[in-house]
Amino acid sequence: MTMVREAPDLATLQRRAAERAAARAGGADRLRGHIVCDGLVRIFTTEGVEVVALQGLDLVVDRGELVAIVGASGSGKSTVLNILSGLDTPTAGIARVAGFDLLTMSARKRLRYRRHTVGFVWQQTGRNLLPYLTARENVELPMRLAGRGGRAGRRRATELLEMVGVGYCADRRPGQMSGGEQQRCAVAVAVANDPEVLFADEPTGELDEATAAEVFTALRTINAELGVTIVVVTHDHQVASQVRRTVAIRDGRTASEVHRTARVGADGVEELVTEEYAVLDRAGRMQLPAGFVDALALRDRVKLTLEPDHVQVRSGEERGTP
Ligand SMILES: Nc1ncnc2c1ncn2[C@@H]1O[C@H](COP(=O)(O)OP(=O)(O)OP(=O)(O)O)[C@@H](O)[C@H]1O
Repeated sequence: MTMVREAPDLATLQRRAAERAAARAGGADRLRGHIVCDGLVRIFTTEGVEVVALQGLDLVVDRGELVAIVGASGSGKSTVLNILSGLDTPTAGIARVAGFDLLTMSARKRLRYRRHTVGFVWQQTGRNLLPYLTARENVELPMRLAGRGGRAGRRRATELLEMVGVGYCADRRPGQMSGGEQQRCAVAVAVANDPEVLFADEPTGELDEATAAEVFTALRTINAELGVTIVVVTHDHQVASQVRRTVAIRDGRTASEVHRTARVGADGVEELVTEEYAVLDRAGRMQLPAGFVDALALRDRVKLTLEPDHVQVRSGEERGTP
């Protein structure tokens, strides 16, 4: 029988994640900047042609946060993820995760980083789980490889599968589980060795909306219960309804962020408010959302006016002059 647990609301989960992360970090004052990208550049050269996949990407993710990075095909999502997961090296800039400098770390440190500091969930379920092992054995495997198997490993595997809502699949092989169940099991495998950071690359890419929501519930629960920092990369803008912070990248740069915060309305009822922010880099550059540009038919030049508490952006076209 499938047990359906009432999921706590986003604000409660976020608070719990921050508390657990603070406990892991040794105090709330050490929370900032678990993942830091500053002016990150990645240039690929193929047959003499240079492709600038990342052109000065800035991103800060705090310890214990659950953040989604969204972007269209070709925007640079996979490039960022490959760099953050230690598979690729950036051309320039700063990339730091959990105190590891991803530009300068040695091959040995890189191996340690990939084995112990970060966990992964990939889009293709087949890449996450071994088909001939049961769900529990799949979760136990990384612990056994790290010398932490035995009864304690088995107990932890069972607990993790329950945490992500697939305790009832413990004795099934991947072929006997649905795509969503496999991905939730993959989340349990990824955190088996208690990584500080979990990266998920399009973890719901092959799933329908309802099943995708279950995978996000699993990610939020893991984030809240274990205090793991989680970064999910996806092309699906609907993800903004599943997490509290969504970072949009466009043309290899951080373009905007959507924050969802809980507020208590005048009627005393808590509601979720969504706000979109443009990201300003150190040089003062930002991208206007495409919808704003279209709505006012802005192009080429815009007129900026500094007001006491805001900046106005107007069409630079001269109007009303003969
Ligand atoms: N190894 C490579 N060699 C040359 N160009 C590359 C390489 N990897 C990526 N690129 C280019 O860099 C840009 C960003 O690619 P990236 O794969 O990061 O985008 P993406 O947002 O993940 O896209 P998708 O959602 O389609 O996977 C693209 O223009 C791509 O063609």
